[in-house]
Amino acid sequence: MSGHGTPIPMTSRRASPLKGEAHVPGDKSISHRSLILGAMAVGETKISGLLEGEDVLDTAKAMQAFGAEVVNHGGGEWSVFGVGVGGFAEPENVIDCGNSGTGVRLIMGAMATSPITATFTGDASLNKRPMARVTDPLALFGAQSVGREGGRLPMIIVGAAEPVPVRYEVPVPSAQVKSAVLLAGLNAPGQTVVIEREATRDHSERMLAGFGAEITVEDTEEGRVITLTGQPELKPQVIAVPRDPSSAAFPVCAALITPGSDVLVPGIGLNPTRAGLFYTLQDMGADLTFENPRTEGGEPVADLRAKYSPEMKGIEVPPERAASMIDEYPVLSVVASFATGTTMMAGVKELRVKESDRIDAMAKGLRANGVTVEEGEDWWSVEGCGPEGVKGGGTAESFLDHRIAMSFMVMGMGAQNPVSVDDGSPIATSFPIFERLMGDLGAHITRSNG
Ligand SMILES: O=C(O)C1=C[C@@H](OP(=O)(O)O)[C@@H](O)[C@H](O)C1
Ligand SMILES: C=C(OP(=O)(O)O)C(=O)O
Repeated sequence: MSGHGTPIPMTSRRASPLKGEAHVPGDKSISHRSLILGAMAVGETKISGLLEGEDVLDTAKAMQAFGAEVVNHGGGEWSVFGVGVGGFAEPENVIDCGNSGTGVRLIMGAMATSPITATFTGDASLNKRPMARVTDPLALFGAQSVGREGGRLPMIIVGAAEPVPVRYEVPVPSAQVKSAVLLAGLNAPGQTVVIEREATRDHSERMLAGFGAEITVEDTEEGRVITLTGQPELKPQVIAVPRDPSSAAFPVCAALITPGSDVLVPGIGLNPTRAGLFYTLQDMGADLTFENPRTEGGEPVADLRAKYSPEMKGIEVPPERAASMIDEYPVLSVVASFATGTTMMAGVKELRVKESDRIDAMAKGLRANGVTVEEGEDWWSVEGCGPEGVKGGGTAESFLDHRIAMSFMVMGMGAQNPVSVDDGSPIATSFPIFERLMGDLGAHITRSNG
């Protein structure tokens, strides 16, 4: 759980050329889902390459609180002994999901159609985030919820004793909402249908099929229509978690803005619902290539090679690409500062309800480091300073948001002057080896301010 400890100020100074291989940890979205679906299967699910970041560890603890046995064998190898769909026990204590929106929203969905009650809380960041987007559809199944004003945590969910299946069109582009409804649908008799207008990450659909659920996905005029048949017996799986494209974004972007760099980031999951950043960087003129493309565990995977790219140009990022790179806008805005011309990022209202208001947090930090940013409710733009033109020298607030902290550490690697963040502790939620991994490539990150 971040945000409960002492803040860790961090500073990143102009890096030596970044060279070598960056083995980033397992995918966060797939790690959460492996634990939750493992807990809902009957028998032992074996997971390798699990992300051992705080967000996922909180989900592992939660699954134990709901009655599954979760065993850490060491070295990223885990087992989950599941209790079956509908088999969750009532937790004896409050479920603390720390900093994790994915954790809390998916777990609420997974328990909402069982006759048990659970209380959820999180850190200061998570307790500000909107939960009605999940509790509204869960109410249609028959679950009840009471939370703080505005649908905020802490919150009690009383699961439906006699759940009914639902048909639900997701009103915001959110894989967490879609997944919460699908997980709730698992224990409702009959067919639950979820419709999404804009495609979001589809790990839940792929993994539900892998665990043996009856699930179909159709592209129609209404959007993507996902139909799940409730009350299956989920079969335990052997899961190799691919490496996280959202974590790969940091060494990749760092290499693009640091003179002389050439970095290989092997084995990155390139599910098309996740890979938008890499196509955007290529559109900007980045020297970024996909080597050795292959399929691993049902997901497309490749090795990413990123080299220093002083020729990058600002672009208009296609708004329809937003969902496939939603967590990558903070670090994209850093790269945009090193490009020539303006980068426009529109259709990104969801950035305002992440671990922080990411438009506001990045705009403040970029301005403190000499970059011009304009913003509106659902868009922002960054004025590029050119490859050698970013001043740096400022301190950014990270607002309990790992992606904000890591983005400014990347900025310091290419800027004229060091860049600091007030608190790098949230980095441990998703990328606990970030400092060591970047240091091994040639970055100079220190735990001090200025
Ligand atoms: O389903 C998931 O694993 C996630 C979905 C996205 O959130 P939203 O569903 O709020 O868009 C993303 O930002 C988050 O990091 C992980
Ligand atoms: C938005 C994120 O995570 P979550 O919603 O799970 O807190 C993220 O990791 O960038």
